[in-house]
Amino acid sequence: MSETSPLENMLAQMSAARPYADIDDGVFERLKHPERTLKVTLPIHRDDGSIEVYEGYRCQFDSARGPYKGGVRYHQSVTREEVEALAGWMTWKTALMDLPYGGAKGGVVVDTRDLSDREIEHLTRRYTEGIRRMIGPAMDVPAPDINTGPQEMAWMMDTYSMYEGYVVPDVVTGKPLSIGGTAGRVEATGRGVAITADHAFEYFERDLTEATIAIQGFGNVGSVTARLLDERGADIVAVSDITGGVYNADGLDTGALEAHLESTGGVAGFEGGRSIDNDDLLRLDVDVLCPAALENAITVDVAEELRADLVLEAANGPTTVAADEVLRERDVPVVPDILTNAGGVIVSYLEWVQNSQQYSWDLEGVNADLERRISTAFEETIEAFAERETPDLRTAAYAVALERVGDAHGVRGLFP
Ligand SMILES: NC(=O)C1=CN([C@@H]2O[C@H](COP(=O)(O)OP(=O)(O)OC[C@H]3O[C@@H](n4cnc5c(N)ncnc54)[C@H](O)[C@@H]3O)[C@@H](O)[C@H]2O)C=CC1
Ligand SMILES: O=C(O)CCC(=O)C(=O)O
Repeated sequence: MSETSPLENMLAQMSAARPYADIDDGVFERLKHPERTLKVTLPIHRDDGSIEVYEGYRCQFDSARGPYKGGVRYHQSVTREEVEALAGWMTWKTALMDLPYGGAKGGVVVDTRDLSDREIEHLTRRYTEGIRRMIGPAMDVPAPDINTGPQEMAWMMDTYSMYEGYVVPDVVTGKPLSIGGTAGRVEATGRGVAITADHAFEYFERDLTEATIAIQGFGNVGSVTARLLDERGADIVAVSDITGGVYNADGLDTGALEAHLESTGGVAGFEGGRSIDNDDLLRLDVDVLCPAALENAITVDVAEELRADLVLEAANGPTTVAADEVLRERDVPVVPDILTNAGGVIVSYLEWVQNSQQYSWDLEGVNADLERRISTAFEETIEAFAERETPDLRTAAYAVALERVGDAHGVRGLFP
């Protein structure tokens, strides 16, 4: 069966929630279209002196509730449509978290494994120059996503500041602490996934300390999620990344696995478990399957065969629309991405607020704020699910988000 693209999935998820949301038809129609997408051409000098040209995008999906917000992804599979889908998901995520933001996303079509650190720096600075007319603290605030992190954010902040002529820390979030980053941002997305797991287990009356968990993707989000769920007493029985996967029925030692990743660059070859391929990981008999890599990991084929009792979406868009339907029919609940992985943008918001006040908060304060916001959104999603009788949690989360964005459009009105 042919599967839908991330953009088709995002639009279908919106349409599924339409009957459950009080939103004007015209506004809903408007929200199906991103406000703008810029394509940029990025020539850089390779280390051997040759010139290579890359392509990048920044999509600003909607800004009715505040400045556009969303990460920047470096990956060989980036497309304009994918970036637009991801920018849409950011719009619904910031609204569900009730943050004063809209949604955006950026991406560069590149396999960073082919580039040296110097080449990545040049690409990042070129990309920042390319999109600098559309970003800014009050306009659009980028952040990390796949294959980008604090170092790339530092280069983006530096490049933007050079053009402005003064230091502008709040043009990006996810920066290193020494230049205005916040305590807790590196761990924030995984922490949010773990807090969401706490709530989901309580809601479904299950015991997280007894749970077995398989995680696809062991980067920023997957590795922190694994460590924090391990700390809660769950057994992380399998993880995978681009290099391969490892499985241990008694639970992997997540600390040793992180050390292995640090020294070898991947999870493959970890001696605390046997190797497992990515496809098998998705079909393991576990309590929780946690996709934390790319979109469209859970297709119809996977949904028909997976044996997890719960899907916890740490990645953006990991489940296709048709797979969602199969999981619904099979009574496998899915805790949706726009709720589960919102910890990152919540703490990005806190970083942006600290930068604008030139004041910094301690880790305890940041984590408490993160927990309060994501817990409120979980309760609101459950409430919408129960009261509006939506078919699943994703539709409930979208209904809440759509109404908030729709309301902002309604009160602002259309430019005549
Ligand atoms: N970094 C953040 O703060 C946030 C990230 N996300 C989402 O979480 C997901 C992961 O992002 P990060 O951890 O930041 O990226 P990352 O670049 O740190 O890690 C990505 C991981 O996925 C693995 N991976 C890639 N393709 C794979 C495949 N086919 N099978 C198995 N593993 C594969 C990589 O090897 C790596 O371990 C993405 O969907 C991203 O959009 C969502 C919210 C915030
Ligand atoms: O931290 C942010 O602003 C956005 C993170 C992101 O790209 C995401 O939530 O998908």
